[in-house]
Amino acid sequence: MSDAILVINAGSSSIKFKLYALGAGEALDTVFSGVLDGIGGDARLKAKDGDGRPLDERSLDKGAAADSGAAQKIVMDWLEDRLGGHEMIGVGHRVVHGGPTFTHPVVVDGEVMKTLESFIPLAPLHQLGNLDPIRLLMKEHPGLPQVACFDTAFHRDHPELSDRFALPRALYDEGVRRYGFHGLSYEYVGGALRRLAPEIADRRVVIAHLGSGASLCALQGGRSIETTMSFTALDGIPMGTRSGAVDPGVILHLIEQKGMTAHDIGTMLYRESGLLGLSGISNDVRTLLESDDPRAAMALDFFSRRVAQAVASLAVSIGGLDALVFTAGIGENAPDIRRRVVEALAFAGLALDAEANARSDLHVETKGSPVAILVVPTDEERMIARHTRALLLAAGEGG
Ligand SMILES: Nc1ncnc2c1ncn2[C@@H]1O[C@H](COP(=O)(O)OP(=O)(O)O)[C@@H](O)[C@H]1O
Ligand SMILES: CC(=O)OP(=O)(O)O
Ligand SMILES: [Mg+2]
Repeated sequence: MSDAILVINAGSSSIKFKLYALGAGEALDTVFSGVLDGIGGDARLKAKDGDGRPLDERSLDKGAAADSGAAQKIVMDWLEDRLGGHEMIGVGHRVVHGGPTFTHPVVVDGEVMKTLESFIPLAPLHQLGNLDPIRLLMKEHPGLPQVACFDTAFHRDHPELSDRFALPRALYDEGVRRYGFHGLSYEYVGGALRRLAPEIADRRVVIAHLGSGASLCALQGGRSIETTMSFTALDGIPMGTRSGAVDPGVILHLIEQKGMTAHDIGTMLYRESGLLGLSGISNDVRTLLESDDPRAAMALDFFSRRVAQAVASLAVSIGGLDALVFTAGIGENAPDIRRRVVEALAFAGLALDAEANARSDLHVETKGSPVAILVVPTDEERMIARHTRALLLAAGEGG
């Protein structure tokens, strides 16, 4: 029986899962991976083995995955049938918000769980869904160690300049800070650069994580210096359905002049804004790229300009730029968005090789570009598995 780690990345509309067998040394071999998406709507479950061969693919009956609780049950039942033959050493979870408390992954117990629950209002789209599977597994497999890996942890040693808002000092002490997110992705991609492009890994790098949630991070020496998301995963650039930064005066206006409630405004900012709000068509970049509606083109131009502005602004925090790295669903798969972003940065000499960009090569810059431009696929699940193994093995050795 091989030792194995299960990783769960549970979000608002999908649950991703992956089983890794612990190989020799640092090796983590994927046994299978899967996703249940479309929770609350037309839900589908898809799974493949470690070589990418399909294991299962089905649409779920209408209403079978009506909410995340029902979806988790389906995933857990699917997993129970397939975990035999593996000695589970633990389960690693992505937990979006670790607040000011958690600067590293942690083994979850009742106390930790209580603290993590107190962060639910700070990540309404994510945290509840992240914690539910932990609670379920605690009940059904009480002896199985579970490790929470945080999106915020990678940013926790930010210098004060990157960690504060220009608000009264007391709020900072109460926890109103620029936490930052997508840290597991930045940590993975930063680590991958050491292998793929060691000459730039420690230099001045901006990583653009452009997925359904999107943010950018400035790194130096492989460490996070500043990032566009802050207290919540709403700040920074616009996303699929999230607004990104807006003038706080707009929020006051909506409350004072239009009588909107906090709940209504939250729904608007998290679920009805971003590419969906701008275009009135879709939150999905694929749909917008295919559309000939001028509102779709406008939404993509807006998005690309904000990404380029964020690159320029983050370059200030690290004193220049040696490499720009694209990652996540849009960053890895949408050459046309990369083109628009880089064209907006042409003033600084950045230039793409059109063919390399169309192929999504590792290096997509022209020979003369003073800044390297790369496409590096992210892997949050593998990062979680690495942390989980390191923490559980250290705990085992420590007694
Ligand atoms: N081939 C593609 N072309 C353009 N955009 C794509 C492509 N594939 C995925 N995307 C975009 O990536 C987004 C999802 O990114 P992803 O990193 O998978 O998000 P998450 O893991 O947070 O759900 C989709 O909403 C879609 O807009
Ligand atoms: C923090 C965040 O925005 O995550 P995601 O991109 O998975 O929505
Ligand atoms: Mg994501």
